[in-house]
Amino acid sequence: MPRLILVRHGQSQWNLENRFTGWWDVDLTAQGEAEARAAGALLAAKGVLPTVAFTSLQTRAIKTLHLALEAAGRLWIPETKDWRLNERHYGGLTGLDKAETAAQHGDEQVKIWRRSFDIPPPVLEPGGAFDLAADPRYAGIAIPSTESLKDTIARVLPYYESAIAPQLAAGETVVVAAHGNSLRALVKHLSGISDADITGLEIPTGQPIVYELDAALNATERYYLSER
Ligand SMILES: O=C(O)[C@H](O)COP(=O)(O)O
Repeated sequence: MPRLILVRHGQSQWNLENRFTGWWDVDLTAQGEAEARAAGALLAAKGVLPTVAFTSLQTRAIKTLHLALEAAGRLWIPETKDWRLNERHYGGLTGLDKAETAAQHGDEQVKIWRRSFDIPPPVLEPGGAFDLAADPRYAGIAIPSTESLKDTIARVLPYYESAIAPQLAAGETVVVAAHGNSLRALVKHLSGISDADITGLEIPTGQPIVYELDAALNATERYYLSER
């Protein structure tokens, strides 16, 4: 039966610095690299070996995938990168310190920006330090100016259905290395979690989550591989 492995990237430099990141392309820390290697070693140890891989256009997810696949002896499998698996765009909060923003706007407001289902953060004004319009990886893509989780789901799920689900239906063991909120979108869909309850689901860095799926790609089980 098909298996889907979800891995959030290892600790990034801005996870460490507690800054809103979104689409900004920060690298892994040494700890993040170690988490990615450990995720791959766990896949190998448990014999859960991916045959097809998907990731975002962001360095922290791509490197996590590569370090994990290397540790699992699977660097050779086919891999697809797509912007639809990017982190939720953090709009005008990009680059700000999460604690300083909470001190300025209040914990409640920051919680709404971070975890509400459909209220997006303020937009990123064009032309600033975090404007990605000139980034060649996004040529031809309508880069969002901000995204709620609902907006993120609206681009992750069609991509899952059109690109990832067919691989699963063909019997592949698929690994998706992505981000807290793009993975939250997939977990919400696969586990049938409500709009209200998804806000309470946190996805840790570098911990493979395995979905066992039936032939119709309905989830029969979801578990952290470290707990098996
Ligand atoms: O984009 C970010 O800052 C993080 O990757 C996820 O942030 P969050 O926990 O605030 O959703």
